Amino acid sequence: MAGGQGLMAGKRGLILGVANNRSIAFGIAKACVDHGAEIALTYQGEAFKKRVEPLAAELNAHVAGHCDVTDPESLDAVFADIAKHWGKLDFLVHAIAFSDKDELTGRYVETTRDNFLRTMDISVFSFTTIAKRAEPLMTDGGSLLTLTYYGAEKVMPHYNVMGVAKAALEASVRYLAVDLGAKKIRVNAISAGPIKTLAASGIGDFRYILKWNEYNSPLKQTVTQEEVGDSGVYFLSDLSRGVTGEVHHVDSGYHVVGMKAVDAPDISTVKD
Ligand SMILES: NC(=O)c1ccc[n+]([C@@H]2O[C@H](COP(=O)([O-])OP(=O)(O)OC[C@H]3O[C@@H](n4cnc5c(N)ncnc54)[C@H](O)[C@@H]3O)[C@@H](O)[C@H]2O)c1
Repeated sequence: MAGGQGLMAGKRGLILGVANNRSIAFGIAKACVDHGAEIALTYQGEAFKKRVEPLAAELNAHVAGHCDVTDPESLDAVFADIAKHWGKLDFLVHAIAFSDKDELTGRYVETTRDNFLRTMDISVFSFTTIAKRAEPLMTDGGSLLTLTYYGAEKVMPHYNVMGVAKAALEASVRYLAVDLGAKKIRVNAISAGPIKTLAASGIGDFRYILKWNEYNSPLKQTVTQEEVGDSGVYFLSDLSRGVTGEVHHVDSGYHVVGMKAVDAPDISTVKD
């Protein structure tokens, strides 16, 4: 639908966090392009460059270069590139998180200071510093979207410090929504159900988590990148122009469930 028609026609957006074609960011990027948006992608280092460039070509996307959120100079370079290429920005997607895999098993109480700070820096502070850089380019208002998970609200096995980071990210959404609201820049998050991606491969027992969600969510399915992408279009387009500071669950309804479904197979080993 690119080139004039569609919910996102005329909008230009920077999408951070595409690692490969399974990335949630790629699902959002594809949906935006299908609805007429022009997009720019970044990659984290040479290893991802090889994967991102063909995906960018597939979506007719501009490649805004290397972006490592722990390196402020790389962020400055990306935003300078966007300023030069487009002069303005209508939307931005932040789909970035990291924690040491070894600390996503065992007890949260064992989290090291180093990994706590690194996890918070990459998964939380990055959204704030990116919002600050996007603000001057969003001269006609804009929409910022980040990705979170239910582990921010409830304790999930193997989510540990990442759950604490996502809780801080969700609080950041609310504070940023107030700071940027006067400029008609909206800030929201999608809380996605579990999806098999590169980042998810660092989470222990991920196949079990997927099955549990499939059996126990109201829709009796896990969500796909496409489903998250379509909800992303709502937040990044004018359809949601009255919405900011929101954390919206795209998880087949799993967050409303309090206990295993009566008809769900018992995949635990407990007998009593
Ligand atoms: N997969 C899931 O089950 C799930 C569920 C809910 C939320 N999320 C969130 O969705 C977002 C995207 O993750 P994904 O599952 O698509 O995995 P992914 O591995 O495809 O994407 C993670 C991205 O983070 C980027 N990244 C990590 N450290 C970075 C750094 N220092 N600088 C720049 N980029 C960096 C990686 O390059 C990668 O592109 C994350 O915030 C994740 O927590 C994932």
